[in-house]
Amino acid sequence: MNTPSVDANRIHARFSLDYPDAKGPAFSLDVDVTVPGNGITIIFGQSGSGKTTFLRCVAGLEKPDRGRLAVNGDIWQSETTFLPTHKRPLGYVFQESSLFPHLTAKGNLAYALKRSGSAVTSELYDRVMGIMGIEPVLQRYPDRLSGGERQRVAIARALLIQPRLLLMDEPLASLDAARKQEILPYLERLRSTFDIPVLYVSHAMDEVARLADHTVVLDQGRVVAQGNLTEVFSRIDLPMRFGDETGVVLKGRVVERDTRWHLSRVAFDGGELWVRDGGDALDRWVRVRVLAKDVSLALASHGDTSILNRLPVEVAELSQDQDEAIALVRLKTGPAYLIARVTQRSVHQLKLEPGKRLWAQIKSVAIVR
Ligand SMILES: Nc1ncnc2c1ncn2[C@@H]1O[C@H](COP(=O)(O)OP(=O)(O)OP(=O)(O)O)[C@@H](O)[C@H]1O
Repeated sequence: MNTPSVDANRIHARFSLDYPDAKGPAFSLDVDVTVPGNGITIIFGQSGSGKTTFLRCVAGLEKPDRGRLAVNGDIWQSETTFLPTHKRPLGYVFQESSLFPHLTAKGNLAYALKRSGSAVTSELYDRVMGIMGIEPVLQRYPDRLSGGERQRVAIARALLIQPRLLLMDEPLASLDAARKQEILPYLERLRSTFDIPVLYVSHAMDEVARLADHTVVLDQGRVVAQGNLTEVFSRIDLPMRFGDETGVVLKGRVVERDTRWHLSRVAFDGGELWVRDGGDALDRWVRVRVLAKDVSLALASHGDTSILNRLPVEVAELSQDQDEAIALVRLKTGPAYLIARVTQRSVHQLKLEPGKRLWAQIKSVAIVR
């Protein structure tokens, strides 16, 4: 095994672990991951792909047969070292909040602080309470909190112990869509306020589109893709299929607001798109999601349609969708990519092949919220 570099600004994790007695076929995890030591890295994959097992290895809750883990310059595991979980400076947030029912929210926070032995300044305490917005509910017991409030208390508890790494295992999975929308802005604030890297397990595309800075995709215990969000989700060769959710996420800036038609113009590396104005200020960075089912292809640019967004593109790659009548087409626009989902008949009629230049017509684009 090569020695991984111990980079002060990166997380390197390499684990091999076998579960010969897994339910169903034996499961093995064999991963080698290098991700930035800041921002939110989403660990994405289908059920059973090994996401939780990977987090448990990072936390030291599993002892892989072979493993190495370096977090921003500190070795947590190597051939000769294995820091036990309680010695790893990490916070862990689970799908269910795991608060003690007999303690108030405040009591839960105090208990965690006492156990971790970490001294917290009143400034940090107030900052965490403010960012997570939980001051009004501190005196309540967990059964008097909404699911979203419970998770915000659990996240605050993880932050107060001043971890060097935050692990979140589907923290929103037990919430309904409305509660989920309510809590997402808190997670964005966490990212912009605290300089703590987060490894965040999810299989929900909306969460990924909104939160990911970096993405690791697992399939059957192996890493099948890793990289920035835009890059990974523009790939059409991943083993999993996303159906109607197939599509790219582009990061761009609001460069114009047209108040008459309630539209905003967003410039990204590969061009510009008009989107419905959502009140975002000029110059603001936004994420825009373009689904493959909303992209159609034409040989010429037709001005006489209701479609606002047309971009000159070049076919980069083609692949079959799950449905044999349908193809996925990866399209290059400047340094960025789009995906179109078209019929095999259109592939034939338009003579689509790598290198072919044509126009992408985008029926619908939405800023990720
Ligand atoms: N302690 C264990 N002993 C045996 N097998 C296990 C154990 N923990 C997990 N497994 C098996 O390992 C595989 C990966 O499980 P894991 O929970 O890591 O997947 P996941 O991607 O997090 O799935 P989900 O999205 O459903 O939570 C599964 O086949 C599971 O049954």
